Amino acid sequence: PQVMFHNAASNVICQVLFGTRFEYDDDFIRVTVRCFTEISKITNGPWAMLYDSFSFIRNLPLPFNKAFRNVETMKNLLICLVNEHKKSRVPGEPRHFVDCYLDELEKRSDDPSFSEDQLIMYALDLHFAGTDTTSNTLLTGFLYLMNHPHIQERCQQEIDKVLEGKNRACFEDRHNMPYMQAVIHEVQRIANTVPLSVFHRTTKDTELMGYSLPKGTIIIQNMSSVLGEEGQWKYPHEFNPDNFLNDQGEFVKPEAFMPFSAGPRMCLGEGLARMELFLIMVTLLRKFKF
Ligand code: HEM
Repeated sequence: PQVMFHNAASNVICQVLFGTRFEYDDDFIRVTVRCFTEISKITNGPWAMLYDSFSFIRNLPLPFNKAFRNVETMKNLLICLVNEHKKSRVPGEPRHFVDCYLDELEKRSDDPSFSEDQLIMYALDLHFAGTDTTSNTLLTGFLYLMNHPHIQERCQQEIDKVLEGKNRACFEDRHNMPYMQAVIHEVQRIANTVPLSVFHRTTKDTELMGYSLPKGTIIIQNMSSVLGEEGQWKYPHEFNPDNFLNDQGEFVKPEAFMPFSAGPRMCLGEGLARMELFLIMVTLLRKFKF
């Protein structure tokens, strides 16, 4: 199901960026998903670490070059798509992210941080950030539910009760589904989809809990630690939705739940991702037993 989940997550972002979804055999989505999966594997693997650490190997024909080639392929696809959208665009009447950006670009012709090259990079960045993360979380979620059939059944009972007589689930339904909410959060805790978050760097000399961090220090957040920290979780080392339920069976979110990181640069797509996880998981569990 990896490709299926990637297709679904990718299409949601396409709707935001371009106001379009693509059939799953469309070249755009097939190439996109392939490129993103490969880029992700390379950037999270040892080759990226070597690339970052030893600048003298950067020009050698080593596997990390494939990631750069894939970025070029994606950029070319996006340039074609943006040019296509320009033909039907009505200035001042934006239909999606690309139109909004082009409107803004016209207003800020003297601002060098706005350009069509930036637009392509934003589209690429948002598309990439929103595809692999959500998809891999779903994949992990269903893997755990298949291995914990009693938890899967309890989700299905709650879904059937809350959605009785309704055609489809909506995001508001989550307020009546404490168990499902707990399961989705537990899936995110266990999946730990972005284990080292995104690297940061101090922009000035900084003092943190008695440690001094000079300007320019690379900061790597250890999400695996916080999401599995003993003392923060009732069951830190097992898949157990009780981590998010109180004695009354109500949903509670411990402070240590931060798969989207924290602070001003925390995940921009948190709201969208949470909506996707809920709607996709509930809809599939309502129809199928895994
Ligand atoms: C389960 C799904 C997701 C997880 C676990 C996740 C996690 C994260 C994490 C840990 C960061 C790093 C935050 C930091 O630098 O401190 C991040 C950044 C980001 N995410 Fe997500 N993300 C998810 C889905 C999405 C989606 C659907 C989008 C689509 C819009 C998205 C867009 C972004 C962007 C643009 C950033 C960079 C924000 C910035 O640097 O200001 N993410 N995400």
